Amino acid sequence: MSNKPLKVALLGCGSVGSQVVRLLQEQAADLEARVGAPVELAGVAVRRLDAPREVEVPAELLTTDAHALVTRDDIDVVVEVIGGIEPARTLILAALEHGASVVTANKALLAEDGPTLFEAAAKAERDLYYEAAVAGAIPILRPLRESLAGDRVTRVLGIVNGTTNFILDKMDTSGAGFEEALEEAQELGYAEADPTADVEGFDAAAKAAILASLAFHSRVKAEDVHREGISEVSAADVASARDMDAVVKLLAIAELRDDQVSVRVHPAMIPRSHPLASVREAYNAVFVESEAAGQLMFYGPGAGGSPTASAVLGDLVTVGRHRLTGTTGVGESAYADRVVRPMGETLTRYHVAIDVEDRAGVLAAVAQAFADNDVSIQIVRQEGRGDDAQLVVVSHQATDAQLSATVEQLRGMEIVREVTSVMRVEGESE
Ligand SMILES: NC(=O)C1=CN([C@@H]2O[C@H](COP(=O)(O)OP(=O)(O)OC[C@H]3O[C@@H](n4cnc5c(N)ncnc54)[C@H](OP(=O)(O)O)[C@@H]3O)[C@@H](O)[C@H]2O)C=CC1
Ligand SMILES: N[C@@H](CC=O)C(=O)O
Repeated sequence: MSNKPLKVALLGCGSVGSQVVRLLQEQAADLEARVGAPVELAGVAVRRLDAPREVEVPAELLTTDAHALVTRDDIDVVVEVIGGIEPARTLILAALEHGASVVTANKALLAEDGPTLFEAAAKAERDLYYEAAVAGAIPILRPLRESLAGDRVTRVLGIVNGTTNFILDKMDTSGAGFEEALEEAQELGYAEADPTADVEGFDAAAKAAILASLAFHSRVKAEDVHREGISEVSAADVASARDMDAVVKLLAIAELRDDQVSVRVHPAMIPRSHPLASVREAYNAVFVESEAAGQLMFYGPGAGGSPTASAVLGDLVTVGRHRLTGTTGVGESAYADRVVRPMGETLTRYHVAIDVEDRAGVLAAVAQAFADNDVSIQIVRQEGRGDDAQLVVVSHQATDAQLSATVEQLRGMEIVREVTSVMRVEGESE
């Protein structure tokens, strides 16, 4: 036990930062016992000194000069919860260079420029921890980096964005509109400062890149991830999924096959019987498949100030212990440069809804378009008659290129009035 306090500089006091302050205040005694020294909040950098805060922060701790704070000689650990690329990157690099260890929740920065940060941490012989960057409170990065280090992970599949899961869940269960559900997610502190990051899949793509990097000991960046968001998912898609006893979820999928990595984020229909279908509201869940362990599932609150602060505090305790013993934890492990498989070569399945003319031979013509592209069909059925005639087709597995070529062909057919919905289906067909 040391009497010398562990001095913490906090960058950002918004949804996450305010809850970090609350936990530091409310759990001071427990934290002291776990770290082995008192944990002292030494300064809090914000953009606006007079903004309303969810916690009371002593005025003398607040500053708008984040750089001066992170380069103070007495700071042991910098907790970065500002978000975004700059000034977060410059501040983290300055903190490491100046001798502080760093805890961050900033997935956007890690997925864009992680190697620069890891190299700076290694050079400075300081810790860089980021459990909160993926799936909020769920401990998923440490298990991938440490517990599964002796195994070969082949697949990671999950729901890793709380905001979009909240929106899709509301659309499915209460018939809420997209905008209304998004506003609620923002009020609850789930969404990013710019919610486009959530809705268009950038946030999930950043998390998928981090997961794939750790799972496959590779360097995968956000730009390597095939990304589609949920802005094109309509109430009709959600209803169509419901008709098939399925739900729409934004999935992040990372696979290692033939020593190539493929990483993608897109909405997909999954059967209600699938464990991911019961992941509600802003909860996240991640399945990990590995050669020796088999299937593992991690589940919990994926967004929100308090759950995320829990993960931040966990890292802070670890880093604090290392500071006291003069050690650091595991850094970035040795990595392999692996080829990233293009989305077109990735195997998937499609659910396609097509408004068609209601006449004999239509079904055969549509089936032929699938056959022309060597795509086998699992289900085809007609709904409605006359002007409302619609065919719903669910394919077996084929490459994404074959499936999108099929959709293009359908769009050019005379008997097709409109391809009204195209959605991937997760899981091998029975
Ligand atoms: N919210 C969530 O559920 C989760 C968030 N994260 C990540 O945590 C980080 C923070 O998210 P969140 O708390 O939601 O974000 P908020 O937008 O709620 O808070 C951001 C904070 O950073 C401060 N800030 C912004 N720019 C600067 C700057 N240039 N200098 C100093 N302070 C600045 C803001 O100050 P001011 O208050 O004065 O405007 C604010 O206090 C992000 O990286 C996010 O991706 C990770 C997991 C979950
Ligand atoms: N905006 C993110 C916050 C947590 O990472 C989300 O909704 O998941």
